Amino acid sequence: MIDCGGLEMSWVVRPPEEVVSGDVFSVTYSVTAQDSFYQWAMDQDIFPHSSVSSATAARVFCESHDCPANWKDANGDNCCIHHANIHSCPLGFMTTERICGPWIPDDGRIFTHTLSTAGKMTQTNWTAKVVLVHAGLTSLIAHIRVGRMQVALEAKTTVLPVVVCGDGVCDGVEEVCSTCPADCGDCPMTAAIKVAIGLPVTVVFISFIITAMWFKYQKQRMLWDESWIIDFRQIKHDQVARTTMGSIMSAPIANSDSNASRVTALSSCTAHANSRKQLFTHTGIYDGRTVAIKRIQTKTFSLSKTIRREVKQVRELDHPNLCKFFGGCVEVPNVAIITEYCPKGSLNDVLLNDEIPLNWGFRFSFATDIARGMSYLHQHRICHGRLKSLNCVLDDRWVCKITDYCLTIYRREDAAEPLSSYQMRLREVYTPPECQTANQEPTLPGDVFSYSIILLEIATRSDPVPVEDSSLECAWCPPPPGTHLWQGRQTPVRVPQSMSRYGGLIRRCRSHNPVHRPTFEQIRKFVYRINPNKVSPVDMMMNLMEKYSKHLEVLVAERTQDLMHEKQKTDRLLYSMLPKQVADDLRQGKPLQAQSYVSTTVFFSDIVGFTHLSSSSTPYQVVDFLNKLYTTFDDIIDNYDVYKVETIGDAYMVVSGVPRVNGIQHAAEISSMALDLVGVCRSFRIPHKPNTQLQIRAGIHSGPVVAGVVGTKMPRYCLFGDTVNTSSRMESTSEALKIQVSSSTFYLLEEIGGYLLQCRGMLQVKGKGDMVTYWLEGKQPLQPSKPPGVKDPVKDPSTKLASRKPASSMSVLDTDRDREMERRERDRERYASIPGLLNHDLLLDSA
Ligand SMILES: Nc1nc2c(ncn2[C@@H]2O[C@H](COP(=O)(O)OP(=O)(O)OP(=O)(O)O)[C@@H](O)[C@H]2O)c(=O)[nH]1
Ligand SMILES: [Mg+2]
Repeated sequence: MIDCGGLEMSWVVRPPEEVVSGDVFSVTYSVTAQDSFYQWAMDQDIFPHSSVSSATAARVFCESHDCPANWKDANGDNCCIHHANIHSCPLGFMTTERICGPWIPDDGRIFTHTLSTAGKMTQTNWTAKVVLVHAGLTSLIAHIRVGRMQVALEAKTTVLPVVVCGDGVCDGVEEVCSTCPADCGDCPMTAAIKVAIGLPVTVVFISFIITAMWFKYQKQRMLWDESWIIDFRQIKHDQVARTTMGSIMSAPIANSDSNASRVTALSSCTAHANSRKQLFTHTGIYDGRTVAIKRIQTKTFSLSKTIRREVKQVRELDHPNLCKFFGGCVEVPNVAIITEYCPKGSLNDVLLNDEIPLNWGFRFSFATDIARGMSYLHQHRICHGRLKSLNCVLDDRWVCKITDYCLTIYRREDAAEPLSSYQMRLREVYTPPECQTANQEPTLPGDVFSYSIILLEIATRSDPVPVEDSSLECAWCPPPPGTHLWQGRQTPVRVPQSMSRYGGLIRRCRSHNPVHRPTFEQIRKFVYRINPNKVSPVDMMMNLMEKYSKHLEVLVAERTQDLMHEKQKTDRLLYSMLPKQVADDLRQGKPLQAQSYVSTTVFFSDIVGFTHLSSSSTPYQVVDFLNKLYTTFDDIIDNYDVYKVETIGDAYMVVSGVPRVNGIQHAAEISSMALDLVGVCRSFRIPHKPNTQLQIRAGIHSGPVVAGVVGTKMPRYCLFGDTVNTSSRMESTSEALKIQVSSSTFYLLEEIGGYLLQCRGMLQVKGKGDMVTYWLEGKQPLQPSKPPGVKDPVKDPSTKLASRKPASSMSVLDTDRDREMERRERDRERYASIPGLLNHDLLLDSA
C-alpha cells in the first residue's frame, strides 16, 4: 500500500506470481482518500479546476462529480480520478532497475498498458484485465491520475513462455529435438543407438551369410563325402536261405569274388525262355542288418561328379515308403547299390502268390503306400522311370516301399545280359504310350501311367505279362466301367461300390494324354478317400489283437476269481477237517510231526440206548437223526475255544487246549460246552421218534495228549494218550444227561471257579483202578444284589453249593446223598423269592 498525502492505494487482487505468456488475468486495486488528503491536495494545488477552491469543494468534486462516460473525455477538470490503468514493463528490457512508470524517466520502454478508466473517489476498487506476452520478470503498475497528481502501485510477476510445438520456436527447455522435432529439428543419432541398431542387423546379416555358406559347404561336402562307399568285402553274404514267405527260395550265384554269396528269389521260377524269369535280390549282412544288394553288371565304373550328385540326391531322401539307400560299392566287378531289405518280397510276388489271402484293406494299403512314396519323389522333382510291382517291396509290417529309384547313371550296365522277351514285354507294359516310340527321358506323368498298371495288378492279382497270352492289349485292357474288376486271374467278380471309383482312377491314370493324368498328390488323396478302412491293415490287426488281449485279460480275471472262490471252498472244507496250521503244513508238503500238549481237556459223549434206537429205525432215519443232532452240536461248539476231533458213530469227541494252547482255560471251555450240549439234548426231538427223550452221556477228563496226523490217505488229526482213554471211561461210566468229570478236571474248574460240581464218589474204572469223580451240574449263578435279610449263598456257611470250595468240603458232601438233597430243598425255599436267582436250568437235578 502506498500513502500519498492521505491518498492510499493497495492491491485487492494482486497479479499472480507466475503467469503463462498470453494468459488473461484480472487484478484489482483499491484507491481511497483520507479526509486529510483533500486539504493536502489544496495545499499542493493538485486540482486545476477553479471551482475547487477548498478542501470541502475538493471532496465534493471527488466524491460527487460524475466523470464523462467516455474515459477519453475525462480530465482533471471534469473528473476526480480521470485516468486509471495497469502498465507492464518486462524488466529484462530495462537497462536500470527502476519503477515502471510513465512519469519516471527510464531507459527502458513501457511495453503495454491496459485501457484507461475514470471515476469517482467513491468507486474504491478498480479492476483491470491484463495480458502479458513477454517472458521474464515483469513489473506491473496500477496507475491513477487525480488532478495533476499521478500515483502508482507496483507488483511483480513472472511471465512464463508458452510452449507450442510447431510454432517454429524451439525453447530448448521444454521443447527439445526429442519432444518437438518440428521446432527443434531431428535429434542427431547417438553412437549407442547406432550400435544398438547396427549390431543386430550386422549379426543377422553375417549369420545369414554364414548359414548360406554352411549349407553350400554341406552340399559340397555331401557331394564329395564318400562315407556312403561300402567295401564289398565288409558285407557278410547271407549263407542261409530266407523262408519268410512261402515263395521265397534261395539259390547260389556265381560270385566274382571268393565270397559264397546267396540270393533270395522271390518269384516263382519256370524254365520257359519267354515266360516269367527267376528274379533274385542278393542279400547280405552289413552293419548288423540285412541289406538288399543290387549288383550292377559293368566292366568299368568311375565315380563321376554326376554319380556323386545322384548319390547326394538319393541320400537326402527320407520317406517311410521309400527303401532307404545305405550305400554303394564302387569297385569293379563288385559295383552294387546297397539298400534296405524288405523281407516280405516284392508286391508282384505277394500278389501272384495264391497262398497269401489279401483283402481289400491290404490292397488299398499297398496302393496308398506307393502313392505316398511317389508323391514324395515327385515333390522333389524326381521321376522313378522304372516303377513296377517288382520295384515295390513289402517290409515285415506289410508296408509297401518303393525301391530302385534315382541313381540312373550309377545303375547303367554295360555287361548285362540281354533282356528276355518276358522282361521286354514287361517293360513295354509299364512304359506310357508317349514314351513307347522314342527313347524318351522318364516323365512324372509317365510314372502315373506305370502306377495304373500296378493298380490293375493289385485289383486283379494277375501278372501283367501272362504266360499264356502274349497279346498285351488283350491282357491289359482296363476293366469295364462300373463295378467289375478282376479278382482272380481271369474271373470277373462283383466288387463293392468304392471299387468302381478305383476302376475310374486306373482309367484316369492310364489316359493317353499325359496332361489328363492326375498327380500323385491327387492320387494319394483320392485313394485315401475311397479307402473304406482309413487305417493300415497292420494297425487294424494290432487293434484287433489289443481288443482280444483285453478280452483275454477280463476272462483271466474272471477265471482267477472263480479259482479263488473254489480255493476258498476247498480251504473251508480242509480247515473243517484239520486244524488250519496242520492243513497248511500238509498242503505245503511239510513233514508233520506229532505235537504233545501238557494240559488239555477231552470231552466224550455218547447216546444212551443208541443200539436200541438204531435197531428200531431205518438207517436213513438214524443218519438223519445223527446229522441233525451233530449239526446242532457243531453250531454250539463254535461258541467255544474247542476243536472237534471226530464223531465215531454216536460218539462225539471234542478237545480244548489243542491245537491252540490256552493255559487251563480248556477245562472251563469244555465244561461250559458240555453243559450246553447236555442242555440242548433236553429240548432236542428225535425226528422220527418225537416222543422219545434223547439222552446222552458225557465224560470229561484233563491231562496231557499227543496230537498229530496219521496216515497219508484220508489223513485225520488224532489225539493219543491216556487222557483220551480216561476221558472215554468218564463218558462210559457216566449216566444219562449227566456229565462226569475226573478229579483232574475238577481241580482245574475249582481253580477257575464258577462251576457247580458234586462229588460222585469213588468209582471203579476199568484199567484205571479207583477214581474219585464228580458230576458237573451247572454254572454258578452270577451274584445278585442281595435283598435285605438275604444271606450270601456262597458266604453263608449253611450253603453247600459246590463252588470254590476246598476239596475236603466236597468230600463231606459226597458222604451223604440225602443231606445234599435236603440242602437243595432248603436253598430252593430260601431263594424262591429272588426271581431268576436259583433256577432249575442252572441246577441240574441229580435225581
Ligand atoms: N525281398 C526283397 N526283394 C527285393 C528287394 N529289392 C528288390 N527285390 C526283388 O529282387 C528282384 C530283382 O530285383 P532287381 O534286380 O531290382 O530287378 P527288377 O526290379 O526286376 O528290375 P529293375 O529294378 O528295373 O532293374 C525283384 O523280384 C525284386 O522284387 C528287397 O528289398 N526285398
Ligand atoms: Mg528292381
